[in-house]
Amino acid sequence: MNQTLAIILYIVIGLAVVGGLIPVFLKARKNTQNYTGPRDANDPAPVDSAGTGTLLEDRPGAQAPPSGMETSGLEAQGVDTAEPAAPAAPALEKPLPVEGRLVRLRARLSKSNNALGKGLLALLSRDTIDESVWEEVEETLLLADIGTDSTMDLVDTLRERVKVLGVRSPEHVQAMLREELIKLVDPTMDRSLNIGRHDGRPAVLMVVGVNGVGKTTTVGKLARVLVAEDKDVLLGAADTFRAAAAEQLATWGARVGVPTVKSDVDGADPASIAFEAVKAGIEQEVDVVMVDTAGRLQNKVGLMDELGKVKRVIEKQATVDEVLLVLDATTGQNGLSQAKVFSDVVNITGIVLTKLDGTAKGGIVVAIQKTLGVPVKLIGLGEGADDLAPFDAENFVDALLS
Ligand SMILES: Nc1nc2c(ncn2[C@@H]2O[C@H](COP(=O)(O)OP(=O)(O)OP(=O)(O)O)[C@@H](O)[C@H]2O)c(=O)[nH]1
Repeated sequence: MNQTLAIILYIVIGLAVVGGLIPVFLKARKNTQNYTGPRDANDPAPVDSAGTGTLLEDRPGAQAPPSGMETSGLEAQGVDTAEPAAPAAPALEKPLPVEGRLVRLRARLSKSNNALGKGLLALLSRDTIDESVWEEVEETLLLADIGTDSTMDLVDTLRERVKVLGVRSPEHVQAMLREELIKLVDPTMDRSLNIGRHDGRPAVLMVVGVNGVGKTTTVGKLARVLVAEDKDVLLGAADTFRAAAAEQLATWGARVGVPTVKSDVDGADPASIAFEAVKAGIEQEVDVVMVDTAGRLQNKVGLMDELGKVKRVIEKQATVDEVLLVLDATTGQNGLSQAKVFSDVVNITGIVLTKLDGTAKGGIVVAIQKTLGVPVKLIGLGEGADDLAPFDAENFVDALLS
């Protein structure tokens, strides 16, 4: 009898355990099967039906909150909802003048690209330049990521000029190298940023690129560049992928008195935020609206489509005047394949080459421009707030050779 009871008890417990596991199993299957969005299954999903959450505008200045506290928000329409009792704003920073920045940052460029500039100079100043020296010249250029074609062309030209030059003084070699490198970097390209208001609307600038290349940092630094040039700027935090990106951007803006339109939820619809930012920029009659976008790998089709959508949605209200592709100089030639895919989706108007302070691959400037036909317009030379400089061919080469 007791034995029968025990068997019945085991069966009941067994059924209860199996019954409890079935819903868990079904739920797990549902999560993996029902994923249809453009994002990865483990990427944050949009939160509400509009996918936007509450749009806020961080408006620094008199109402700026103390750091670490929730910011007082404006509705995206520009209505100031700040508490009257908000503490006094921290003093705004004064960005360094843009003029002469590359010259100021020359030491960093020169140090990291020592082999390219001074290495070449040393090689070409040797008493005799035999085949092995030319091989070293070639190797130096290839290591600096100038690219195979440009390296071959440059070596041929230098060989010819060294032959004609006869006796070589260091000054002659330096002048020759400077001239040829400047030609390669191409001083004729238009590197100006289209950041003037037109047709009664602000200029709109989008910043795109893969993860971690320095997009948000670049938007923050560029806001400072524009503030230093007395422009009225508004930022749009359309990077809703990385949890801290919007806050990071708003902090950059707040330091120089620039407002940021952002959402209070992660995974909000980036196109909606970009749209609201441009709308606020038009209403507030600013000069430039800068839209930061989320990092995306160039081989993720859904995410690349999303980027195209962000641009199209902005274009319902204004033209996109600049699309800056941010590339990390330390990734070398890999940046080139990224650039090609991005330029298929959005029309790239300029390159920002970041982290040039930490790489000997300054030659990538040449390779990018040659491959894409798009000028490098800005370079990042450090993590400091003012370590972004407008690119200038002559100053760049001078920094390499100094
Ligand atoms: N040394 C150096 N570091 C830089 C430069 N530009 C950006 N960084 C650093 O690169 C890191 C990534 O920068 P972010 O601006 O967060 O990159 P992101 O592209 O917005 O990143 P995702 O939003 O994740 O795609 C930060 O630690 C920056 O300080 C530069 O010119 N030089």
